[in-house]
Amino acid sequence: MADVIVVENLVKRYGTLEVVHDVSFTVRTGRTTALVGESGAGKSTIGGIVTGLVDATAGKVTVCGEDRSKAARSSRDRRRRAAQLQLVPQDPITFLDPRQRVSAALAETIALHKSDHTPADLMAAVGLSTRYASAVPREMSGGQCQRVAIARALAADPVAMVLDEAVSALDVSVQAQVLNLLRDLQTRTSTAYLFITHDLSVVRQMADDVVVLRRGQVVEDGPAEQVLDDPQADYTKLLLASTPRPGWKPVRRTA
Ligand SMILES: Nc1ncnc2c1ncn2[C@@H]1O[C@H](COP(=O)(O)OP(=O)(O)OP(=O)(O)O)[C@@H](O)[C@H]1O
Repeated sequence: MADVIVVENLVKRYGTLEVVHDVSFTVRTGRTTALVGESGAGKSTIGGIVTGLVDATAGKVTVCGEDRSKAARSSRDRRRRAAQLQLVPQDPITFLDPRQRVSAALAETIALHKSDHTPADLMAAVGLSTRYASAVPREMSGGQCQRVAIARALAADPVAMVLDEAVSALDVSVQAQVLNLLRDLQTRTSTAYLFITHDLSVVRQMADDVVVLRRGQVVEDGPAEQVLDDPQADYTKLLLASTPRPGWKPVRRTA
C-alpha cells in the first residue's frame, strides 16, 4: 500500500515555544491514520502544516511524492495540490461561505478542479437530500453542514483528506452516520484519511493506524488494535482509561 502522506521530523515553534517536536508518521492509500491527544497536544498545528495553512519550522511533508515544504509556484500548482489533499474542518459553519447556497458551493469546487461530479451526485454521496441544494449554511444543522463540507472536499476527487475534529461537534447519532459515510466513501474511493481527534471512541471506529501525541511529541504509534488493546506508553493507558469502551457500563456501588 502506497504512502500518500509522509510527515518527517516535523517541528513547529511559536517564538521560543516549541509546540511540535520531531513528529513523523505516514498515511497510506485507502487507510486511516488517527492523530490523537488531549487539547493543546499540537494536532491541529500538524493538520495545518500538512494542508499548507501553517508553515513548519523544520521537517518535511510529502504528499503523493511531492515535497510540500516548498511553496506552490503557480495557481495551477495550488489547484493540483488541493486536488490531492482536501481539508474537512472542525467547524464547517464558519468554513462555508454564509451567503453561498449548497449547490453553488459544490459547483464552484467542481469547476475549479474540472471534476466529473455534479452537485446532485455529491449530495447523494453524503446522504444529503437535494432539497438542501438551495439552502445556505444557517438554514442547516451542524450535521448537514458537515456533510456539505465533506461533499465539497469530495468534489476535488482528493487522494487524501485531513479531517480535523470533523465529527466532534455532532451529537452521537449524527456522528455515527457521518463516520459510516466516511468509511463507505473510503471503501469506494481508496481515499487516505488523516483523522485528527481527541475522541478515542472515534479512533476505535475509524483508524487503521494511530499516532498518540502529547505536548507535541509522539509518545506511541502503531496499528490501531495494538495501540488501543495493548498500549505501551503510560500516557496512552491514561487516555484509554478515561474513555469508556463500547459496551462499557458504570459499576453500580451498593451501600
Ligand atoms: N498561532 C499560534 N501562536 C502561538 N501559539 C499557538 C498558535 N497556534 C497554536 N498555538 C499553541 O500550540 C499548541 C498546540 O495547539 P494545537 O491547536 O495544535 O493543539 P490541538 O492538539 O489541536 O488542541 P485542540 O484539540 O484544543 O485544538 C497550544 O499550546 C497552542 O496554544
